[in-house]
Amino acid sequence: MKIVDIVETTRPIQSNIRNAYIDFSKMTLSLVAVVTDVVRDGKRVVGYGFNSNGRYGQGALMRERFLPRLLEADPATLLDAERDNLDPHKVWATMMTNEKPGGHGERSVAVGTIDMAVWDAVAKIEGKPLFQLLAERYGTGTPNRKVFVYAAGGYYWPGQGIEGLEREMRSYLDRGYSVVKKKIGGASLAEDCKRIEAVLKLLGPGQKLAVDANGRFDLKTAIEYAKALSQYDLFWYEEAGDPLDYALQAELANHYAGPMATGENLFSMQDARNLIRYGGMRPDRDWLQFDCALSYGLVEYLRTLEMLKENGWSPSRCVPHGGHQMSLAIAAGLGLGGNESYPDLFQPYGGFPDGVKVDNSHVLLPELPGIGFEGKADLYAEMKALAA
Ligand SMILES: O=C([O-])CC(=O)C(=O)O
Ligand SMILES: [Mg+2]
Repeated sequence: MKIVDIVETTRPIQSNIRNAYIDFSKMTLSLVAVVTDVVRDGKRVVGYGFNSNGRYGQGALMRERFLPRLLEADPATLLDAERDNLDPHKVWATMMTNEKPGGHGERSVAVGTIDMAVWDAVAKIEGKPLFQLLAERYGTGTPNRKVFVYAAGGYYWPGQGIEGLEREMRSYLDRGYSVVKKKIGGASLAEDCKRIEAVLKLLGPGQKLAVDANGRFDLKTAIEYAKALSQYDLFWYEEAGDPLDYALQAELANHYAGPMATGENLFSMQDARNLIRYGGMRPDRDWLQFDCALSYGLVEYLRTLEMLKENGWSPSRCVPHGGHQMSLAIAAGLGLGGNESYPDLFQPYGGFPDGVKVDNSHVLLPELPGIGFEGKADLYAEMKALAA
């Protein structure tokens, strides 16, 4: 068995939104297909992957370095020694040949996207859902198909106003979410507090709001916000300062007793480990948002989970960024605390297989081979057009 081709296309996922740091007017992602010579149910097995929003498509890096390394490797060196299948760890090591340590970012997205497609292919070759395969190989043996999801939105839209924000948040609640997220730091503190209070008024018992500053604040501003936010009972206060400013994050813990969240812009096990070592994050209440699609894929994420375990953190404190089905599968297979979801953004890439309903902020994953992309018609149409 072997990989016969890998193709990439860069696709727009732009919209008219902004967070405290960027707008999404030129946002793209890479969509990748890993084509194998394996046939299942009369069809060639093709694995698919894409990166989540925020870091743009990485076709240039893939074409220059990562795809040639895989396609030029002796196919036997990519095989699983114990199973008739590809070995994602060997594929990963081949992609990372002659790559120096450190400086994680961009290449971590290229590798993470290809890694997603490889795991999709591996689970399809094994004829089972990826969450089942992960539970058997790395977890308790039994997946939990019921996964917590929250609705991420509440961006700054031109002309949206408070009514528009309320309409948006109410529509998430109406669709079964009980945790919703909105942006902060893209307006004044006073204006942000008005927006927060407008959303809090919509919430019923058991429903919560999370806020996300997208790394915008210096320490002084992060603390000013922490003081103001402390009056609300928020689900979390996310990414207050620069993702690599561990001292800021650690100091913030002295000013904010409620849950904090961060990690979506840490792209390696080593960076995640520095957050755990130096960032003052509290395993009894805080949340970790590392996103495998941006950070060297699941092969690296398994290392991150191992590191967390060594440091006394449960995988249930992880709720990845990105809103993709790969993290849903990891959550179900390995006991993460849940996954992000963007009900109205970045389509057709985000979301769930067709027919999956959100109920009290949980979804039940269907038993589809691989990651489950074939269950989402609009997404699978894009994938099939790339390679089938
Ligand atoms: O706005 C973004 O860049 C996405 C983000 O932070 C999130 O989903 O938490
Ligand atoms: Mg965020």
